[in-house]
Amino acid sequence: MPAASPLVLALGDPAGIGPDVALAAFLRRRGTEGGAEAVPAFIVASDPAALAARARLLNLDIPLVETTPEGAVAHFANALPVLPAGPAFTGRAGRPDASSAACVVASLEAALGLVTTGRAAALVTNPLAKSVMYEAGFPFPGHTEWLADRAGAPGRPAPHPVMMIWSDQLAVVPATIHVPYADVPALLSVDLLVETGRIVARDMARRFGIARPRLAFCGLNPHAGEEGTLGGEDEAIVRPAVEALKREGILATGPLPADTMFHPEARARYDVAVGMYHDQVLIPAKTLAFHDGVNVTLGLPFIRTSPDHGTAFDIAGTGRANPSSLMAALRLARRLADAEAAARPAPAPAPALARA
Ligand SMILES: NC(=O)C1=CN([C@@H]2O[C@H](COP(=O)(O)OP(=O)(O)OC[C@H]3O[C@@H](n4cnc5c(N)ncnc54)[C@H](O)[C@@H]3O)[C@@H](O)[C@H]2O)C=CC1
Ligand SMILES: NCC(=O)COP(=O)(O)O
Repeated sequence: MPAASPLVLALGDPAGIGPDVALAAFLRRRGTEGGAEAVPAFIVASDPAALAARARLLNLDIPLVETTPEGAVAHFANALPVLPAGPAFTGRAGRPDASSAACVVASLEAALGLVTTGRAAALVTNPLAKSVMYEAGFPFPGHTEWLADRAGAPGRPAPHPVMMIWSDQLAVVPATIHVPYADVPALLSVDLLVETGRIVARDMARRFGIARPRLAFCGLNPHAGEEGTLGGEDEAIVRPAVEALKREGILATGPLPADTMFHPEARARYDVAVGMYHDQVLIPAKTLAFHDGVNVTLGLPFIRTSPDHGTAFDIAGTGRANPSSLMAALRLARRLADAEAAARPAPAPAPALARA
């Protein structure tokens, strides 16, 4: 892939803050006098009229250019590149509506097509509203599971996707993702935790350059089960999974009491905290770094990042949406894509022409 391939941004729910933060990130692409980093070149897969309408609503004078990914990098200095995708958005900013789902899916399909064919260096997705998608019949819990399903090769099982919320302060992985809390104990198994740990260890080494990442596994129960007296899952599931990972040479510890794992001294002892359920680890991650946190999907054959916030319908179209998390997602996607390109073996030299 040429170094100049842009990132592709799927717009997310066009009634949410996806358009706001995409426009704001573009405006900040050159960085600020305060020294904030510039934003790497990206192309937005979207109904162009939806973006133009949001720019008008926000009183932003931003030129948009309909182009291909091959033309995007050259345009990015002067105009926001847009890859036209999907039906016209007929809804309104801040009004969740099932009709947005078709726009979301069309944008995602177009963006995924670019990244799987190497025309974009990495995929960045703006948030969708899960309830809106479910109402429209979307059969996946979220992007993470949709992307894994679409990444499967014909006749082969889909890859196991692992959600990681990453920031400079803390990286966390929930072993179970978008499932009701009541279902969590039955979903936990040694196999699930071992598979999750292997993917995290492999992708932290391969993509993030941490050769031997330290994984800290949270217990499920208070005090990690207090020697089995406050619930049996920690000794029956988490501990054997940690021991199995250690036998494979992975630096795993746990089960650790989750309530004492996130203070600064505890965080210094690991690279990734693996939680048993979504809120156990997303609460500390978003509390520490809501505006700089990035959602990264591990386990996929391509790079996907996303801001860590949701659609924020309450502030869509008001100018109050902070683009920092999207900017962090774009910067991380670029960093991971560049690292992958640098690690790729150089093409073999062309054979010398035989002399006549
Ligand atoms: N990657 C994705 O597609 C994600 C989607 N969601 C979806 O988003 C919808 C809304 O979820 P909520 O739990 O309300 O979380 P949310 O992140 O959308 O909003 C929570 C609060 O934070 C504020 N906020 C969020 N992002 C902000 C930003 N960039 N700048 C300033 N303030 C911001 C909102 O105004 C709101 O008060 C749900 O339907 C959920 O499914 C949530 C998280 C990730
Ligand atoms: N809470 C994180 C979240 O909802 C992101 O989900 P996904 O759409 O990236 O799978």
